[in-house]
Amino acid sequence: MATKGLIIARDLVVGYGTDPVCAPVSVAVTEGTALGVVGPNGAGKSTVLQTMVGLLAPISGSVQFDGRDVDEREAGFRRDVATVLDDDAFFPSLTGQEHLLLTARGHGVDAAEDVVAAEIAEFGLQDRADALPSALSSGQRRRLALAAAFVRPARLLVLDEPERRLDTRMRRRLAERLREEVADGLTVVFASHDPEFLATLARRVLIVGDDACRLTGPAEAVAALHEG
Ligand SMILES: Nc1ncnc2c1ncn2[C@@H]1O[C@H](COP(=O)(O)OP(=O)(O)OP(=O)(O)O)[C@@H](O)[C@H]1O
Repeated sequence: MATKGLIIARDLVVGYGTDPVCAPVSVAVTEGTALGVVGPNGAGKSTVLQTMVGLLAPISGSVQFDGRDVDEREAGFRRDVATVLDDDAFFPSLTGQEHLLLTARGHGVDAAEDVVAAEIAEFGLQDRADALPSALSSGQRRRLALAAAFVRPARLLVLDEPERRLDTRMRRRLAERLREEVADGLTVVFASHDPEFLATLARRVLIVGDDACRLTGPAEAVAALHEG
């Protein structure tokens, strides 16, 4: 059983109502490491991530962040944990740039304008920074959602299929960027269907299944993804 880590799930049963969507999860994610989460469509990856960040209540078991039960309404938890689970979670009347500035300033970032400008460039949004989210392509919205996670400080970043709708170049860049952030101490938990993303970033991988959720190394998980 997992005992040490920034975020720890213990015998965590996740699902909707009283119906579990997968086998129980026990995992501890050490600070400054990345955990990949894999499994076929509908296996329960998103449900596990949402439960780990307190958006869904566990059916049973527990999740602790930094030694305390997860409560996403707590200011400290919201300050320390950034998520990119759903890229439609934008203020509809704010431009991309305004959304990023609000996020950065809300988190007390110094020189917010410079930080936002750097992430707009990093995510290739210079030409569309003044557009409303509804006027962006789905890939641009995805980039904006990811940029929002980087304009603010965080100890834990939770990403649901970060590679989704990104072109190959941006996908590789993002995986490398995340790897650098992890080397600098960030903890990352991410679900993915992309073997390259997984191999670049994950030190350990949780394979989500009906009969068991088990931990493995990235090589075995990548082989499993290639087998489909
Ligand atoms: N709001 C909900 N209410 C009831 N069941 C749901 C709800 N959301 C998802 N499910 C079901 O829970 C199961 C797990 O879904 P989940 O989205 O966690 O899978 P996933 O592993 O992330 O899949 P994918 O790879 O397709 O994104 C699926 O059978 C799905 O249909």
